[in-house]
Amino acid sequence: MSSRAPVRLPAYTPHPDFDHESDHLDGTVAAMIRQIEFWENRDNLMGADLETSIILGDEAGEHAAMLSPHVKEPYFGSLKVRVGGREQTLYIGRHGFRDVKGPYTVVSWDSEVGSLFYSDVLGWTPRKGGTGVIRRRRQLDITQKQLLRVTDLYDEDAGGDTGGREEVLLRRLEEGSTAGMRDVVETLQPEQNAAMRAPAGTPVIIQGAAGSGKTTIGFHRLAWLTNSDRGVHQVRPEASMVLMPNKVLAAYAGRILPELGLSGVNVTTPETWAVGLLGLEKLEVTDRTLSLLLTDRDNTRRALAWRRAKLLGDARMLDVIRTHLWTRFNAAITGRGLAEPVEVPGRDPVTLSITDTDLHGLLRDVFAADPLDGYRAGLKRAIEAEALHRLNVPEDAETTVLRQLGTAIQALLGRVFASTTPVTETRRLLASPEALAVSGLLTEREIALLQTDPLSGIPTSRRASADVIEIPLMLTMQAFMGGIGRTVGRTLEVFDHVVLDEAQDYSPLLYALLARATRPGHVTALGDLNQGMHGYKGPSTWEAVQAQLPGAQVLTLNRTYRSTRQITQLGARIAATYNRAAQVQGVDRDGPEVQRYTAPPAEAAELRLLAGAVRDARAAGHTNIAIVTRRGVDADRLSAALRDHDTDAQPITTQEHRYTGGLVILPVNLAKGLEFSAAIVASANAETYDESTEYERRLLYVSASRALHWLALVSVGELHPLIREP
Ligand SMILES: Nc1ncnc2c1ncn2[C@@H]1O[C@H](COP(=O)(O)OP(=O)(O)OP(=O)(O)O)[C@@H](O)[C@H]1O
Repeated sequence: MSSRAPVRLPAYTPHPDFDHESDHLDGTVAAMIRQIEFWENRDNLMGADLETSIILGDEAGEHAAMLSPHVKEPYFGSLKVRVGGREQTLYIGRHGFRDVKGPYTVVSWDSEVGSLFYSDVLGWTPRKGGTGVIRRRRQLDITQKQLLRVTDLYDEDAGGDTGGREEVLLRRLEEGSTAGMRDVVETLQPEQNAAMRAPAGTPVIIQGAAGSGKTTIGFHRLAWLTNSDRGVHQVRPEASMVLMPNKVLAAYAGRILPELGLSGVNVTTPETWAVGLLGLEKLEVTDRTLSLLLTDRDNTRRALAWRRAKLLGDARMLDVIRTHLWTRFNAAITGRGLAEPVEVPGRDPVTLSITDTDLHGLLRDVFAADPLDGYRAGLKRAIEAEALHRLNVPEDAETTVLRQLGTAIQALLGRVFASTTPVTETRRLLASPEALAVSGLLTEREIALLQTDPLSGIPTSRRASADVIEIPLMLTMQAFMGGIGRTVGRTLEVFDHVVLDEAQDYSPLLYALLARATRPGHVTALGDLNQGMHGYKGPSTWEAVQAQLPGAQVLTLNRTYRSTRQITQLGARIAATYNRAAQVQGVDRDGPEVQRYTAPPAEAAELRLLAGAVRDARAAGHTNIAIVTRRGVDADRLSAALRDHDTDAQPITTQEHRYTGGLVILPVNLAKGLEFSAAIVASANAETYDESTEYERRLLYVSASRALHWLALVSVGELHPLIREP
């Protein structure tokens, strides 16, 4: 935490330029309406012929639809700049608008020039050459076409930095939470702006403390990448994917997309994406390593489970699997060939013969080319090309000939790839020391480690299941055999861009796969190595990720924005027990003291405390309130019991539930990433969050860091030692 005194918001006195700015706003609104009316009037859009007129009309309709939502708040800031001796004021908004007939142009926030509004630089080189100087940055609060406030962030004439940026930020952070993640286009901070605009086409790892805006910035970067100014690196939203740790958070975060003008982005979870790719939507994904780490007291077994899980996610497994498949497919080819009668139109029938030696050669070429859609599709194409070449088939007869060969080729491929599904093949490989040794990449000790089963004491699911630590291997099998990427009709393409949230929970192997499934340089990873809950799945350092994303930059966000000083300080006390990183700096925002509710054990004691805390949170003016429990079953039980105490808290206990605001009760694993105006930590004691287990302290931290403004800690008996009154 910073030691600065909290910023007190000064009483607002209208800015001397208020009237002038108000007139400019009226002018801009009028110009936009004029332009929209022009676009909507088809008579204005006569092309040389009917077709051109229709196209022009459609395009104009689209422009009008895109601009219309912005008329109410055409811009939020301005820049006074001097370029080559000429002074000019540029207005910055969410959507660019060119006023062809007057001075009311608006520059889009995600353009090159828009960046100058957010950064602290005072000079730049305009595209047309020369030098540009920033004379003033100004924030303009506008609602419903009305100017509310003018705040200068920087003013050369007034001596430079005015402190206005912090003032505007604090005002924004004072607002209540909403049912979805919000955009921060109007108050993006300089370090966030720099991270968001890291050169397009460069993979970026954004490391930031809890509440530093990582997730928010990841979505803004995606929006920024969709701007046509990004040239060859422009991203199509519908060709992009965002992976979030659970579906509740995915739905919550996805609400930011329309605000950022993005539609069609696939926001999903790694499990959903993986089982979809494997074609096994019904597969249950378990995490037995986590169960073992939480329940088993045998340190040797815990260490073994940890090391084994880490090894399964090691990037070397990519080549271990590739070599295994190479051996396996070559063995399957031996003794098989193709001998098929073919009639090329206009010629005598012949027999096409492709021997197993030929097939070995073709397979070698396929492995060398390493096609995105996998070796099966690659080998099919290679056999077809070879057949056409050998028979010297003219282009117009290719389809006829390939149709004749279709069944035989399919049968051959069936035999070569038979009984190799990603799930069975992964398990077959892991069970075979010989197969694991073929690549020469794993040491004997590592192979022996893979033969152990430290999880044998943990029950397996009765349904068909796969464990999270096996999933990257299964996806690798899938990637090599059937391909990996974005399905477009019947073909596979690479994603334009992939954003990963909670990036510290993805194994290096998964990064290697995502890099394969995405355009080079188009992965944005957002995470915090200090918040890792699942170290056995994730990378130990960001270097391990950089090794899989060539050229990746690690950018660090140092400030946290979410909570008041009182809440951030409490969180810091918990995190200090496991987090050796330098202390992060919070925005110094003052709020009420953290509330503590305790009572001696008695029937319904906790329910009474919780109901009282909810009443107090409401009395303090909050409507979006969460009660956070340790487990899903606690949330279900308390939700039902609280009804007898006039407290109706909606449970969010499965991934299918959605957060729509109001009072909710949810377990900590589903609360991660969400935030609420007020939060109440239930059973905030050492019986519930074991003090000696780091994982439990991390969970307590997550529970205690969900509130923006008001936090209550509730316990029957004593509170957890880490959060008691200091
Ligand atoms: N520049 C900003 N202006 C206003 N609010 C901001 C800004 N940056 C971040 N915030 C707010 O801070 C909060 C935290 O942001 P976000 O959830 O993106 O952080 P995070 O780093 O992903 O957190 P966590 O690691 O806990 O998931 C949100 O309420 C967000 O709106």
